[in-house]
Amino acid sequence: MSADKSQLKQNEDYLTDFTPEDYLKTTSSNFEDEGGLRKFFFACYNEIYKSGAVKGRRLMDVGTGPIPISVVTAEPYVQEIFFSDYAPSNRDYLYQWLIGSSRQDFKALFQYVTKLENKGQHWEERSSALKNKVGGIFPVDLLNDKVFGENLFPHFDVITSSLTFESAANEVADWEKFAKRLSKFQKPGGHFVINGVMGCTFYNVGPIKFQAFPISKDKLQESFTNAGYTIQYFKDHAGPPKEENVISNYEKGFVMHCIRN
Ligand SMILES: C[S@@+](CC[C@H](N)C(=O)[O-])C[C@H]1O[C@@H](n2cnc3c(N)ncnc32)[C@H](O)[C@@H]1O
Repeated sequence: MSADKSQLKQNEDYLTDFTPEDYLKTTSSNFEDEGGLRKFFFACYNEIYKSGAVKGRRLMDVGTGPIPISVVTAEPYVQEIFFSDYAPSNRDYLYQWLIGSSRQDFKALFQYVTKLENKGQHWEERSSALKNKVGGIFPVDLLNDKVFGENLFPHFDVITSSLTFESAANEVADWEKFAKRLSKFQKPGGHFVINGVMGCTFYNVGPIKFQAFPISKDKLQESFTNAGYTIQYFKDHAGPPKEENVISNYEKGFVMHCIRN
């Protein structure tokens, strides 16, 4: 499946056209869906965090979107968690969850993770544990040299990011730029856990197509190495045949853990 590039939404369009409800419907409502992409991400998160390889005091998730999907597995291994997103609609959606306004409880997400971990934890216990660690929800723009604007933070021991670099990037050089910009918020030894898709040019949010920038495995790894990170873990996962995937045209999913030099 391909898409006319001129019709794709991108960059500033996230400020107005990204509808959290549509994204959650088409992308994150079924964790067994998307050609097993989310299932693959969760299996890798589980492997990485359970091994004890990633822990620290403060975690920043970059491009959280409307759902804290990339930090539920990480939560027990850190003490404080910050969310960030470019789209105001997503920040508000996360906030409504955080304050318990009953628009959304992400029950399916917490149930999925606790079942995978198989420790008998109740989903509500896990949800409360995460909420208690959230230190704030901040704007972020990876395309801006000052990614967090005028906000200043102590160093982050862990940075996570899920499906966001490819959404924000306009060219291959952006990946290294984004990694370098974020590296300024970490000390040597800081962890970066990123997951996303390779070879993807678009994804659907309800009826709207958003641009994705396609990256290869070599370029992805080179970007982080050039930005001053050493790769500790890398796994990829082939997507379904493109004609069968109605959500996007990704070739492979990946999960990578790097350490700042
Ligand atoms: C595909 S969604 C991923 C959301 C979530 N992390 C997940 O795994 O489902 C892409 C996210 O990238 C964010 N984004 C788009 N442009 C960005 C930019 N310039 N800087 C930071 N984030 C951006 C969007 O607002 C959106 O939440």
